[in-house]
Amino acid sequence: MSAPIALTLGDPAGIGPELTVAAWRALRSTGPAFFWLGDPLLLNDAIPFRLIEKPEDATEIFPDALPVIPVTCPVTVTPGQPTSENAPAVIESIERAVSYVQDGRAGGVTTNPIAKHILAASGFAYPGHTEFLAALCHTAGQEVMMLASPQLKVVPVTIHVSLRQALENLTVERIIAVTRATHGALQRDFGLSSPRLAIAGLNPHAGEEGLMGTEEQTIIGPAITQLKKEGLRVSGPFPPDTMFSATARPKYDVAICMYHDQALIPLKTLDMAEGVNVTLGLPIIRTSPDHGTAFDIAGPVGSITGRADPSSLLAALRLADFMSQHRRGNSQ
Ligand SMILES: NC(=O)C1=CN([C@@H]2O[C@H](COP(=O)(O)OP(=O)(O)OC[C@H]3O[C@@H](n4cnc5c(N)ncnc54)[C@H](O)[C@@H]3O)[C@@H](O)[C@H]2O)C=CC1
Ligand SMILES: NCC(=O)COP(=O)(O)O
Repeated sequence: MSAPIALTLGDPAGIGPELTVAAWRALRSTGPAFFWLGDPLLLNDAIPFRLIEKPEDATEIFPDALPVIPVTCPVTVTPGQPTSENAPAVIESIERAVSYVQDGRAGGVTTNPIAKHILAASGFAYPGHTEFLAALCHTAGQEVMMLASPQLKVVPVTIHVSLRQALENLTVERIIAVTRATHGALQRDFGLSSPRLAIAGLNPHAGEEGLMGTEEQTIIGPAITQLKKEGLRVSGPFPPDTMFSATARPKYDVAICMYHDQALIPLKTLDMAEGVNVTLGLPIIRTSPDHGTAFDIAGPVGSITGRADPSSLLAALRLADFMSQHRRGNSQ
């Protein structure tokens, strides 16, 4: 039997609590089992939940009740109105989830969405889960963000920085490191023995032979040359406006993109409901829905409005379980 997935609180004023309940309802008879590190005051009597002290108790309880390891919010939660006063609970939930996976008591972490600026206002030093998780795992700098859906996988080489900063951070070394990490993760966790990696250009028409920018010649091209020498199946740089078309996508397994929105816009446009955010380059498994806190549709505490679509969270929980079983299978 696989270890349960640890699902974090996320921003308590967002749709995370409602999605958690919806996910439990959808998965209670099929699995994968998960437990929620959250505040029971965000649930109500209509939702069968059971407080547990340890992750080991989650799997047996799961068909009958949502297993909850309590993490208490310091102040009353008002849906749609996030406050950094609840940041300590949001952070504690993530930290404890990671420690359970590190101890082997949970198979992976799935995170509910957080609002970066709300955490930042509390003094939180990380721009997102991705960087925080890498720090917790002592692998800072090796983290890679991948968004995966049935139609497309994308990896941004630069993540949570301004577009200006992204351009400054774009180096041959960084493209090589991110592509190598992606290649390794697709082999290890996704069962692709020889993944095909398509590298995006940066500029219009991938620079048009230097007429519209030279990064393809000075940065991206040399990275591709080196990766090819190492035996990776890389191709590119491709013009970013056409590489995500229906005819182009079947030609590769993952698109390595130069900045956040170059990667995430096609993914979310094609498949927001099924997209999953996966952090590669960590010793633990972490997945997350591709969407954010959706404060605009968060319903009253304990309510199930049905406005929040749980599909992406379900896909994230299932993928975490798949990866966990795949890793276990590979290590046996
Ligand atoms: N993994 C994470 O923790 C992520 C967190 N965020 C955070 O979320 C906050 C809000 O970001 P936004 O750009 O507004 O993106 P968002 O994804 O929260 O919302 C964008 C739009 O999509 C809708 N939406 C999102 N998820 C939905 C769902 N499951 N069902 C139905 N409708 C849904 C929202 O109602 C909104 O209209 C930001 O502070 C950001 O930092 C954003 C992305 C990922
Ligand atoms: N746009 C994706 C995103 O912001 C997710 O970030 P993270 O919290 O998973 O690092």
